[in-house]
Amino acid sequence: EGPIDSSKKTSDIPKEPFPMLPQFEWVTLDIDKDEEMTQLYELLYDHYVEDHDSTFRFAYNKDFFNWALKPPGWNKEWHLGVRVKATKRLVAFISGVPANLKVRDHQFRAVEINFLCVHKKLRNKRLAPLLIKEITRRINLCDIWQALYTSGTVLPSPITVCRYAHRPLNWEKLYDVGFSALPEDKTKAQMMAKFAISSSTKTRGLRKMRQTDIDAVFDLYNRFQKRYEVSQEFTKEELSHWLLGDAHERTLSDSDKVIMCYVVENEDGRITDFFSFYILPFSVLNRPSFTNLGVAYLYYYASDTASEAESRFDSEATKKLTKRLESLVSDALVLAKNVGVDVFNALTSQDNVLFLEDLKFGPGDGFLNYYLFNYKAFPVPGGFDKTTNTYDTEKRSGMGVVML
Ligand SMILES: Cc1c(C(=O)c2nccn2C)oc2cccc(OCCCNCc3cccnc3)c12
Repeated sequence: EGPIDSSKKTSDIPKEPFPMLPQFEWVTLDIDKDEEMTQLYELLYDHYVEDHDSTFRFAYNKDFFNWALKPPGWNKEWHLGVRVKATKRLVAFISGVPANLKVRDHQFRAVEINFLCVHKKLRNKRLAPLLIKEITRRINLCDIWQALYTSGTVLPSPITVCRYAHRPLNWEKLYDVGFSALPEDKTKAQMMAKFAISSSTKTRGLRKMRQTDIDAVFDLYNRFQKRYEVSQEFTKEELSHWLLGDAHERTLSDSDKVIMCYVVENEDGRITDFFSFYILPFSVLNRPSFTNLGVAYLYYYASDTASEAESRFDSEATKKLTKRLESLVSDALVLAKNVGVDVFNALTSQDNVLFLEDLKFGPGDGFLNYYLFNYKAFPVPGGFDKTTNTYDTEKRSGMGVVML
């Protein structure tokens, strides 16, 4: 395991931008400028990933991009766009944010590549490979040689494959927009009853995370992440950004928040657990009655019930962790529903398969492939067994990184 090509130095990297097709030009977006932020989310709103039958499209907004694209150490050179020379219209984008990755016992600086988008009318003009080459050049100039990215499509050699899982919170709306189907032998009332959610949380000591909790949460996160073969190392400042958002995010009311993080404080005042989820709605296409679908995604969590790596396969510790995660994620469902979320998404990564079934997450038809660029690593379990297509509660997943 290790870097595939470790011979290059920054002095070998061309100083000039990668050649671009004549009618287009490279642009470094400045998302601190309102009009450029607007061009970015309009591009993705109209041209980013849709589900396979084009019922939904990601409805990003400014707050989400300020959170996702401006973590500590962000570099505006890595917010790379393509404009039409004649009209200055933004027609493509790709982004990178800094990440310290740990793959088994190797640690290295990398970037996380996300939000690759090409205008629908410019597909198969080979723009995506040019975007990847140019952002790679800009990142290499900063002496960073590895990258992590995900894709719904299968490309050469993923390090792991995880399966989508969905927990309906508002089954009737999911049925109305065509996301959930009514099984033959069930009535709508029965489905709504099956997915009914209580209005109050049940974990004793549960409360919103505060900035003053960061030291305890940082230690808890670092101990818990040791159990995964692939994990992301954060500084306290980075963890604070990813769990509490930036300064602006903290001023928002719950129903406008992008990221929500809760801790469990026990009677001695110690933080024993935390969990977080981010909110990224879908726009519902061709259904005038509904415009948006509220979607939450399980993000990072940790528990001191099984924080050491060796406890991962200890059945007693796993039983305790399962019980604890069921209680925590069950409360996450309540909190998400209370801020208008219609479906709660999770992957089979982390230790999620311990609770997906009991908390009534149904397996989705999507798969998320994780890829490492310029790093050879042995595959990591993705939390489900491809042959039987069932959750793998024995091996679970070695993937501890959550990509937005
Ligand atoms: C996307 C997504 C969806 C849906 O598409 C969806 N949910 C409700 C309705 N729909 C159509 O469901 C998920 C479940 C777990 C993790 C997920 O995504 C994890 C994060 C993926 N981010 C990168 C990305 C984006 C789009 C396609 N591939 C990868 C998803």
